[in-house]
Parts: sequence; structure tokens; C-alpha cells
Amino acid sequence: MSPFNTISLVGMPGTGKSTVGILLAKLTGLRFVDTDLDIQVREEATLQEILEQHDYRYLRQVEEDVLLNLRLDHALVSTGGSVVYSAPSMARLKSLGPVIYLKTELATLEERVAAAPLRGIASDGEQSFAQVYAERTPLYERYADYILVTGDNTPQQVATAALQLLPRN
Ligand SMILES: Nc1ncnc2c1ncn2[C@@H]1O[C@H](COP(=O)(O)OP(=O)(O)OP(=O)(O)O)[C@@H](O)[C@H]1O
Ligand SMILES: O=C(O)C1=C[C@@H](O)[C@@H](O)[C@H](O)C1
Ligand SMILES: [Mg+2]
Repeated sequence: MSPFNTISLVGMPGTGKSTVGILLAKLTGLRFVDTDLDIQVREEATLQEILEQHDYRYLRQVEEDVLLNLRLDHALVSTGGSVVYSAPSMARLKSLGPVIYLKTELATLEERVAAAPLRGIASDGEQSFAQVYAERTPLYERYADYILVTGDNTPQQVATAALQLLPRN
């Protein structure tokens, strides 16, 4: 049985929550849950389609509904980057176990997000990516139990470093 119950990853789009999350799920013996995928199944649309057909506020509301109702026990939870706008969602995640903020420098994130332009960001379209980064950084830091700077590490190295941060039950 895994010594962990629920571990959550938060951070900016492109920081590696999904990529590192599945590796960390394997290392910890937990199920892998990517809330973005649950949002897509619930809405029968991709994140990009949801943003195009509604707006970022609607996506944030759906994200909160999914976060509050999804089964999250024995799970490594990779969240969407906008989860920190929902205090109830963050309260639930923190009540279940540690929250790790994957922190990556802005320039690296901009390169990764530019390489996948249809991934969608749940923010006012008037904001630059740098402004979103500045707005969210204090929120990620406020909710984090651990901050893991990803640096130049590979996803596997980041997952291993995350495992080393965590206390065992
Ligand atoms: N440590 C890393 N080194 C190099 N590339 C990485 C690293 N982590 C993630 N990537 C790459 O960055 C891209 C974004 O990663 P990923 O989709 O896991 O981010 P995310 O945090 O889940 O983003 P989102 O909030 O949009 O879901 C992917 O192409 C992934 O392969
Ligand atoms: O950071 C964001 O605003 C988002 C990131 C994605 O993971 C999705 O959750 C969605 O496209 C919004
Ligand atoms: Mg992701």
C-alpha cells in the first residue's frame, strides 16, 4: 500500500504538472488523475473548445466543480494552472495531502507554451503570459506545502526530486 494518500501538483501551464505527474504516480504507487482530462470528459469538449465556446470564467467554474466532486483518494493529482483561483478547490486539495508547486522560469514556460499554442489558458485574453505569471506566482506560493524549482532537470529528475521532498506516513 502506498504511504501516500493524495499528492497534488500546481503551477503555471507548461511547468510539467501532467508530464511529471504520471512519473510521480508511478514512483508513489498512486492513481494518476489529470483534472484537465476530467473537465474535457465532463464537457464533451477539449479545453480549447470550451474556451472558444464560452470564456475563461466558465472554464474556471467547471474546473472548480470538477475539483470539488472528483474522487481524489490515493491519487497523484495534476491540476490545471488556473486551479489556484478557487479557494474551495485548494482547500480540498490541501485537506487531502501535500501540494507541490512546480516552479519554472518564465522564459522556459513561454517557449513550451508557444510550442503548443492550442493548450489554452484560463485568463483574460488581454493579459500577457508574463502578467499571468506575475499574477499567479503569489497564489501558487501561498498554497504550496513544497516549492520545487524545475530548472534544467528532466521530467524524471523532477519526479524523483518531488519524491524526496515528501514525508512518508
Ligand atoms: N522538466 C522538463 N523538461 C523539459 N520539458 C518538459 C519538462 N516538463 C515538461 N516538459 C514539456 O513541457 C510541455 C508542457 O508540459 P505539461 O503538459 O506536463 O505541462 P502542464 O504543467 O501539465 O501544463 P498545463 O497547465 O497546460 O496542463 C510538454 O511538452 C512537456 O514535454
Ligand atoms: O493555466 C491555465 O489557465 C490553464 C491550464 C490548462 O491546464 C487548462 O486547465 C486550462 O486550459 C487553463
Ligand atoms: Mg497538464
